[in-house]
Formats: sequence, structure tokens, C-alpha cells
Amino acid sequence: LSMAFNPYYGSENFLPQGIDVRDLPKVSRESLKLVKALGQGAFGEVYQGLYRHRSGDSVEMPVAVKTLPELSTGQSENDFLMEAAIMAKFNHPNIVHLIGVCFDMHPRFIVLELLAGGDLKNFLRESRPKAERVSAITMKDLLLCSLDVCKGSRYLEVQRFIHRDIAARNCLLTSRGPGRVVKIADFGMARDVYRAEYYKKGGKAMLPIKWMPPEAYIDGVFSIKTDVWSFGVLLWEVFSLGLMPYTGLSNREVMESVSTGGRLDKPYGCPLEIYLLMCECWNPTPSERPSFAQIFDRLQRFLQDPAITGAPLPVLRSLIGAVTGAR
Ligand SMILES: C[C@@H](Oc1cc(-c2cccc(S(C)(=O)=O)c2)cnc1N)c1cc(F)ccc1N1NC=CN1
Repeated sequence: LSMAFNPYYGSENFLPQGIDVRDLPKVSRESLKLVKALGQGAFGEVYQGLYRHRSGDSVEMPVAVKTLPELSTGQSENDFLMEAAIMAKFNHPNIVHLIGVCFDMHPRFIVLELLAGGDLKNFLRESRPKAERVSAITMKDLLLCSLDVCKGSRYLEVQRFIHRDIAARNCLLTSRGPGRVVKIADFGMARDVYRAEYYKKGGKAMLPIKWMPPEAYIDGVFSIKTDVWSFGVLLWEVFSLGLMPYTGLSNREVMESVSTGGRLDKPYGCPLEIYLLMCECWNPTPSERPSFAQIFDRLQRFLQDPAITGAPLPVLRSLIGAVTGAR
């Protein structure tokens, strides 16, 4: 397979020695207590739980537990393991930490650090300034969130790992208050490609088309510059406070528009310099897109610019006005 059509291009560099699941840290089942369901993951339920590191310990650590249903196939069992093995190889403050796996019996568990602020998309939507409540977050907060995801992505860039699904829904917050840290917390898409499930799973319908560059959905070419394009869309999500990109357009309409030069508009109230950075991430020529190291430097400079950090977040009413065009 040439590079162009080889969907595995890039990821094999990262895991040249393959993955030995026996290397994964183990968690003993009796040290885990499932507390409440957090929602449906790609495989099965995800729970909030408590983990007692050493049986003698009195302290219990809050964790998130991904479960694999008992009736799953060997295939999805390997998928499940592969995602854990991918996460186990990373060690960075902006990448979710894998605590360990329980594979001795069914249901299988993957135990992750609990990021109690929930996902970035919901956080943005729930933090929108409302007429009666002054905005709970500021332009500076949005920049700090973007910088956190950028630092995690820069680490993956250095590790030569292509994520393939950088998006606000796949990022989680340690907390909702100031001092929050955002982490990349889902590696399902990269896992599917590595396991060649990519084409068996629902095909194009399952692809995050709205976060993908033309060379990815037209030619199947993926590189770190694929993640740069997606990061540009994540920036748009952040500065539009969690809107769905290309509102109202179908995936097919987005593909047609974007491959002929169509782009997302500047979010209402978003500083122009930040929008121009998004547009650089959406350069039709992958090699012309900035690296995550360059994006980091740009975001850092924005953070030092009072004209940007001091810009007001528009109040919701005007946001509605902006979107519907009504005054
Ligand atoms: C697998 C799951 O991982 C987690 C979810 C939450 C978490 C998710 C939602 C709400 C809360 S909270 C605010 O109730 O603590 C915590 C906290 N920490 C995690 N490590 C996850 C990772 C992602 F990257 C995106 C979404 C989810 N899920 N899966 C099921 C629901 N979200």
C-alpha cells in the first residue's frame, strides 16, 4: 500500500514493537467499586467508581471505569484492549491517565483517572453567558482550554502518533472551576485504524467528517496535519461555545463545500487573530498547516495580549441573534 492509501501510515511508527497487552498495569477487581453510570461509551457503560490502590489503604481514588459487555466478540475484546494499550504508552498532563485493566473475568474493565468536569463540549455549552448570569467563563479561559488540548496534541506530534479524532467531545476537564485542566481522553478512532476495524465499522457514516480535512475523506491520507485540521475545528468549537460545526449541513454537503474551499465562519465575538489561526489549520495543503509547536507559540502570544484576553464574551441573546440573524 502506498502512503496515500495506507490508512495505517504514521501510526506504525509509534508502536513499532507492537503491543503486548501483558504489559498493561493490572487492577484487582476487589479493589474497585462502581458507584454510578456516567453514560454509554463506544462498547458498554462507563461508570464512575472508587479504587482502593492497596487493600490496606483507607483512601479510595475516584475513577472512571469503561466496561466491555460479557456478550462481546473476541474482536471487540481485542479492540478494547488495544485502546488501553495505546493510552498506557502516553505520559502527559494533558492526556488521560490509564490506571489499569481488569481482564481476569467478564465484564472486562479499563480503569481511567476520573475527570470530574465532564467533557469539553458540554462544559462550553453550559458555560454560555446568559442575560441574567454574567458569563462564568472569559476569553482567557477559552484560550487556556485551547492551550491544554494543544499541549496534549503537541506531545502526540512528538510521539509521532496520529489521533484522528481531535474534537471537544473527546476532551475532558479535571473540574469546571478556575484551574481546570483539559485532557485528551478518547482514543477510539486511532484504535480502530490500528486494528483495521476502521473499514468494518459503519464505513463513512461513522467518520467525524466535520473534523476531517479533504485529503483524509477523499484520499484516505492521514498524517499529523490531519490532527492539525481537526484542532482548528476544535478551536472553532471552543470559541463558538460548543456549537455543532456547519450547523444544518449533512456530511456530504460539508465534504462538497470544504473540498471546494468552503470554511466555517468566524464565531460571533471571536477575536480575528484566533479565527485567522483556525484558517491556517484549514489550509488545503497539509504541509502548509502549522505544527502543534507553532500553534502553541501562537496561542501563548494571544494569552499575553490584553486586547484578546480582555475581549468580552457575547451574551447569549446576541449569540442567538448572530446565529438566526434576527435582531
Ligand atoms: C470514557 C469516559 O471517561 C471519562 C468520563 C468522565 C465523565 C464524563 C461525563 C460526566 C462526568 S461527571 C461530571 O459526572 O464526573 C465524568 C470522567 N472521566 C473519564 N475518564 C469518556 C471519555 C471521553 F473522552 C469522552 C466521554 C467519556 N464518557 N463516557 C461516558 C460518558 N462520558
